[in-house]
Amino acid sequence: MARDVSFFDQLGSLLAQEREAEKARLAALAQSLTLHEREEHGLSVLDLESIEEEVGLGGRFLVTLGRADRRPLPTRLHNGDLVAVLPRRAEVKEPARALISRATATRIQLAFDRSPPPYVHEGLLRLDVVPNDVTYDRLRAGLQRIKALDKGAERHKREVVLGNEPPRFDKPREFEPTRPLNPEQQDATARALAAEDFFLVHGPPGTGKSTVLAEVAAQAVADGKRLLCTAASNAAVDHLLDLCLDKGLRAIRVGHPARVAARLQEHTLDIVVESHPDRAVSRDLFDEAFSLLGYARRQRSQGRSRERFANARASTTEAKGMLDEARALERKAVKSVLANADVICVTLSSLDSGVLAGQQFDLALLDEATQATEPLALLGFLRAPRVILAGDPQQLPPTVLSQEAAKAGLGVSLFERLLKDHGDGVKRMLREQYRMNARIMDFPSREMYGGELRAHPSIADRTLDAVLTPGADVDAPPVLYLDTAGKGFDEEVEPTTRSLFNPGEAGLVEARVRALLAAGLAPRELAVITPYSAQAHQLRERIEALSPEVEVDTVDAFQGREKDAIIVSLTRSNSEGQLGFLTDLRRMNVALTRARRHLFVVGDSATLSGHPFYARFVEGTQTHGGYRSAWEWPDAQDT
Ligand SMILES: Nc1ncnc2c1ncn2[C@@H]1O[C@H](COP(=O)(O)OP(=O)(O)OP(=O)(O)O)[C@@H](O)[C@H]1O
Repeated sequence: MARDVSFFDQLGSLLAQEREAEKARLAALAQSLTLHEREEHGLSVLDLESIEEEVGLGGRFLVTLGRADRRPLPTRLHNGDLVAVLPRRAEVKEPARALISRATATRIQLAFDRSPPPYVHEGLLRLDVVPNDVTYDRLRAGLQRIKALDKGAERHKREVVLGNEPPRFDKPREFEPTRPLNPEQQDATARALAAEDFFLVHGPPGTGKSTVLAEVAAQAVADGKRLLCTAASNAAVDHLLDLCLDKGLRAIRVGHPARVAARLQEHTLDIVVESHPDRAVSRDLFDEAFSLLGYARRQRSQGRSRERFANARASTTEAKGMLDEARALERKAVKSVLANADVICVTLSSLDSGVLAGQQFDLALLDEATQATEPLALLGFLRAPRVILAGDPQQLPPTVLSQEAAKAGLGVSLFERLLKDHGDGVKRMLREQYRMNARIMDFPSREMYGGELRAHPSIADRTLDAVLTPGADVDAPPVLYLDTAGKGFDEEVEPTTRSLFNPGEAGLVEARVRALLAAGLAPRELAVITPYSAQAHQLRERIEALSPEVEVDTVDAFQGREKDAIIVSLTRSNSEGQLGFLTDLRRMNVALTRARRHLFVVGDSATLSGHPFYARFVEGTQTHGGYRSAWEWPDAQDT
């Protein structure tokens, strides 16, 4: 499909639509809520005061807030959130803005780019979460940059992205893998290494998409290439960092340490820079500068006198000079740490946050690419001539709030669009999976992957029995469907969120968790997932009491994860056969492909079976001895 550069403007207007949708959602919530309700919904925090002030990396002003009585704070604010900082009771015309740089149970640390206004140090404060325009601005700027690529190789890149010119490939060369790969993985790695523009690795669940990316990284670095590892989420970037470290590569994670998994924090730029000699000198300079600024403030506030003002002015000038010098040293330290790394790992949205300005790479790896919106993924294309995208278009797409923007194209990832524009020749699908018992794999394979998945013999027959207490008496074939039809377990609507829950089903799930744990299943090898956040909430309350180690989450949050046993609570049960977003089969595909040994699905076949996918699922369990009715299910008696 031929496109001209106005395509990037269209994407820009979809982004604007999405930003409006996000603002409207926050505004609607804010309007309908009192200040205290805002606090309950995590939109405000009240009654805070300044406890501590210091200077962080980049000379940012860090102010730690807490409550006078040290009461725990509502914990819903997150690092990286943008907040407006206001006096608790007075109005101000232009409230100061800051980013949350650390949030603990009792304290919130704010990072101000400029010296904060006096009211921040002086009385009770309130924080309001504000929609963060920074990411949108970066995405829009990225689109403009890619649109402007108009010469030679850069123009070619733009035309490839637009689908107007085919991507080029070098001749695949032989390489010695760092670990045994199956033939599809070997081929995917070779083609990724030979790609001169981009290549797509299609990795259905458990097929070794990460294994391929890790191999590409190791081979590319061995070839002297400088590598960018990126993805939309912090968790995915952490995963890439793990893979690189496993291969012995020198990798640095750029991003706020508080957003990085604890075990990986020592690899963050901020922490590594701390031990650089230039940073030690800059720290001393910052300390000195800030004590001088404090001295100047005291001089000014201790009454009017020419001498005091002169002192204050001189100290301020001296402090500013020191701050400049400190920042320059710090930049030098940062540059040297980055230059020493083979691989930089960073989220797509933080790529343009400053430290990496102007940095180019030889190759970029973009993981979970089918979960990134196209404008976000394009930021990766601006940093490297070659990009390898890994993902699975049969799993969940990017999250987009505006239905119209999603329909008009923002809901389609760059991975999917490139595949559509350039055809199957630009991708390799991995088919052998190393996660699921063959029975668990069969249904999603047939429904979503044209029946092409294979279970590696080492895992094809693994069952739950093997990890339970020997002799434990529990009914646990690889796939078990528990049908609640006719039990009257109707779904209900949670009024504030409009999300659904189903108490009857939750009771069955709780009983099942109890039975599996009693049979000796390790709690960390069991997870309960459901499409609906209200049901997840209900289930979490019940199951936390049994064992806090059993994870309970929405299907969306569990993408990319796996456990020996997974319980799926489908929740929907109504006389109209309404299935809502259960009809998005990509969500169901994720739900049905998380279990290694035992998949337990509970739902109402009377509601579900109007949809052919669910009808076939239920029928399949009947054919293979995995169907049970709640009428004869022993655990149902407990509920
Ligand atoms: N060729 C192989 N031989 C043996 N085991 C393999 C091979 N490739 C991958 N595995 C194993 O399969 C498991 C899944 O691999 P990996 O994590 O790379 O999959 P993935 O496709 O990234 O998974 P996800 O669906 O979570 O994205 C890992 O334990 C990995 O070690």
